[in-house]
Amino acid sequence: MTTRGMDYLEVQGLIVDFDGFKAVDDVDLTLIEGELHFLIGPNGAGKTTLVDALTGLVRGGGLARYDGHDLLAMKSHQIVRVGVGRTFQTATVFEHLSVLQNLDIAGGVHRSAWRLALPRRGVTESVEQALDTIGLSELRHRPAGVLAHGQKQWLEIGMLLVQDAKVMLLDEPVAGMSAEEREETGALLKRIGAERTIVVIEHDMEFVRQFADKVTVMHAGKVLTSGTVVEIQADARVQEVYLGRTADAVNADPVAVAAEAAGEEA
Ligand SMILES: Nc1ncnc2c1ncn2[C@@H]1O[C@H](COP(=O)(O)OP(=O)(O)OP(=O)(O)O)[C@@H](O)[C@H]1O
Repeated sequence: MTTRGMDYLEVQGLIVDFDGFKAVDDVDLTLIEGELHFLIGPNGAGKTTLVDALTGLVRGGGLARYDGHDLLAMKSHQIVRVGVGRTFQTATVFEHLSVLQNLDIAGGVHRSAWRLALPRRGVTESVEQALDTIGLSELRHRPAGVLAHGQKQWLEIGMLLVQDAKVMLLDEPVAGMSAEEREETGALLKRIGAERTIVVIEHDMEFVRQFADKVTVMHAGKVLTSGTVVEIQADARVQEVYLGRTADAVNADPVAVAAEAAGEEA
């Protein structure tokens, strides 16, 4: 296990400006190791754009520092190499390659060009460990394309594990999953999150309630509020942004209202 000296990702005054439209507008965030941090907010709040900025997919202004690196000044592949990885709303595994091959390719980010060219013998320890952690050991030789939806998401998380990502930014990992797959994913994130910084963008409020240590609510590019699920539930502004109700209109549970807004059973 490597120690990188710093166990949090600090974001200060982050701005993403699309031709004058600020999709992310002066966001401050401190993301701490060992804390399962959820990012929620209505559609268009800027959640994915924030993650895009932290992973070099869009240009951001301000500061995003991890382990002494200024992520905003780096290219995507450099960001992966310092230990910051992400998943996308749609799984991006290589469908025609096996589970094992997908993991092996992901592990390649830390191999030099000449070592990449050498024939690979056996399965590395990190790949074996990742297979075990994501529960796909038995399916290692299957093409990723035939995996169930949930298993593809787990494979993506496994790819981040073999990349040795210490910061994982996951964009709606349980979308489309069965109740059982959600449970397993939550347990997986708790397991691997103890020694990592994990941020989950999520609309599934039941999942948030069950697994979040900390929740940040975004609205119109800004952080509306941050806290535990209980604290978020006590904040009437959250309810306001989800349904446009006034803060003191009803003494309702904002997280339940958010679930309702997302079309779920609260
Ligand atoms: N490349 C782009 N150019 C211009 N506007 C963009 C671009 N990407 C995103 N946006 C806009 O930025 C805003 C934030 O989008 P973003 O996808 O980050 O929201 P989100 O909170 O992730 O929403 P959702 O929950 O629907 O995924 C939206 O208004 C979106 O239309």
